[in-house]
Amino acid sequence: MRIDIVTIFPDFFDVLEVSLLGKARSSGLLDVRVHDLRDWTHDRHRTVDDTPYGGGAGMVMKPEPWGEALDEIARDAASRPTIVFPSPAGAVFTQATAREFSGLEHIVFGCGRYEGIDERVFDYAGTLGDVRLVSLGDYVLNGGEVAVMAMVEAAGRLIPGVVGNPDSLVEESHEDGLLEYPSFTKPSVWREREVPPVLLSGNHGAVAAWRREQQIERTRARRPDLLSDQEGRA
Ligand SMILES: Nc1ccc2ncsc2c1
Repeated sequence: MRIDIVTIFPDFFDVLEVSLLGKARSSGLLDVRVHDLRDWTHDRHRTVDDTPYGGGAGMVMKPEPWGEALDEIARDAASRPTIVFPSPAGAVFTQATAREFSGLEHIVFGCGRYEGIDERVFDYAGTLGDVRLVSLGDYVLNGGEVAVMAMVEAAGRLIPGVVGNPDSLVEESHEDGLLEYPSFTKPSVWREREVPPVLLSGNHGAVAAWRREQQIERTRARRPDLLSDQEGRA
């Protein structure tokens, strides 16, 4: 998978050089290219924003640098990319979205700042790729960079070969529509707290049943909305 990230804070993504995603990049599983939007400005101050038409507080990102950046990236692409803009006004990113993204050939992430990007950029981007406005949840950040980092990690770790043991991806929260069961390791007693005896029983059937019940109990308590989704599928 190729990932292009367009941002006015390219250094923000230096962290993608380390840990699992760093290894995936050096092994060629992941090709991540970070671009400074200001490289597509032509004035002395490398201006990327201006005041909003219609008035209002804050600044809006100018369309021209975005148009030139997306043109250059799309021109260099081997296939029609998916172009993702994090936005509080977007569709919610879920584990299903992460799995969908992990199967794509090429994703271009556009990180907005200020009050957002001139709306015409999303329309123009549609001539170059499949555009998706995506939200991490019902809260607002100062820009798209944190959201892109989360999405790159969530999707990148699902690419075959990135995580050492693919079995560890199966029993995770949200993979089966429920929250994951609790995990324990040695010692069997820690500060007077015991590991649930069923986990020490060696009875794999009983362990599986207990874990499933824990998933349902936790989901009912913390995310009843997920349970109704499950019932809706029943
Ligand atoms: N451009 C921008 C600004 C705020 C924000 N919050 C969540 S995603 C996002 C994207």
